[in-house]
Amino acid sequence: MTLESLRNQIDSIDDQLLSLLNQRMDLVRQVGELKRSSNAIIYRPERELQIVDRLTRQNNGLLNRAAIEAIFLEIFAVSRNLELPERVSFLGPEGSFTHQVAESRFGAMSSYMALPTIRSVFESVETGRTRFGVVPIENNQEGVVNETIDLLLEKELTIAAEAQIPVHFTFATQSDNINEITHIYSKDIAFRQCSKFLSEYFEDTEVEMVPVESTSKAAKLAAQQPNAAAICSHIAAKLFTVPILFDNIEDSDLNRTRFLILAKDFVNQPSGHDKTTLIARLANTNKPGVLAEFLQEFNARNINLTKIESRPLREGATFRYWFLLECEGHVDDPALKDILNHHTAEVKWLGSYVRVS
Ligand SMILES: C=C(O[C@@H]1C=C(C(=O)O)C=C[C@H]1O)C(=O)O
Repeated sequence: MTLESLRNQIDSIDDQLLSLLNQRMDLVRQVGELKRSSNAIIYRPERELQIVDRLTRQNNGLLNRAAIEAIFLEIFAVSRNLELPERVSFLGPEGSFTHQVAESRFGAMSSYMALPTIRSVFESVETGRTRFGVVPIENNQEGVVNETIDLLLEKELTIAAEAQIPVHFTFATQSDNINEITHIYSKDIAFRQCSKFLSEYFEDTEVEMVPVESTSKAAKLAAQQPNAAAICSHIAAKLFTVPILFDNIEDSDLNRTRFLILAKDFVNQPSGHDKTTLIARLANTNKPGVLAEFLQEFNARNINLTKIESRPLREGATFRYWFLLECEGHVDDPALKDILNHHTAEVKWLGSYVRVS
């Protein structure tokens, strides 16, 4: 087969794809009109997951799940944006892992706002300046992001979806010779997570490790200083055009960070594969058994609790706590509803959303 004939076939498939995509957009537009007439929510992560699941199951070509997901998440995001451009804030700066997650969910056509703090992301959604906000909630090696957990209690927002990404770090520098490097910039947590690499290459050297606020800032500094390097994300190295000397330098390739997509008054339909986040402020936790009895209610109904986190209530000088709980299931499941009905004053529902595994 000649190059020309292969390219002709590709052109003809692209023509068909374009026509099919336009037909699809027209149907999505009609769904959008129906939703608007009933004041329903446009973004339906559970329906998007079902589509990706169905296509992955029936797929027998070269594409794998990650590829199907990447292509279709972009198609969904473009469809939604034709209806109503989405404004999305995320914990910046640009090039952060949170930015990477936001783009993977909301695609190239959404409008993004990088904000300097987790609080400012919550506030942008709260005030309606953005429809969605993306913040990290936990890393599987380091634990939870307390600021996010505390703001979930403080603010009246809901969780529309969760997302996870593997955390890969790159070593980026303008220098051609690793022996000429005098400074390495990164975030403190990234230094910790790349400790094996750092001791292998820099243990008995004078190289200074300089902690900065973000790995993007590290990439920016490494772009400006010829003898500096940054430990940063791939996207940050690209954004500031710093050549990558080593890729995937993290100690554990199982390092993953989980993110929440926040919105106001967001309610998902059950998908059959959901997770629910709750806040419990139990009365009388100083009495023996109060927490145990509450948790037993989940066990008795065969609900799998997947997370419990205690945070200080900050009531004067006491040592008292509230709890962030996560369990499998949707708030519409009768068993879960039952627990919530028993504890209306003590338990607040934050969201039921597709469980990413
Ligand atoms: C079209 C819909 O709305 C949105 C767009 C989707 C799509 O492009 O298939 C899927 C779910 C929603 O986020 C729908 O709910 O079916």
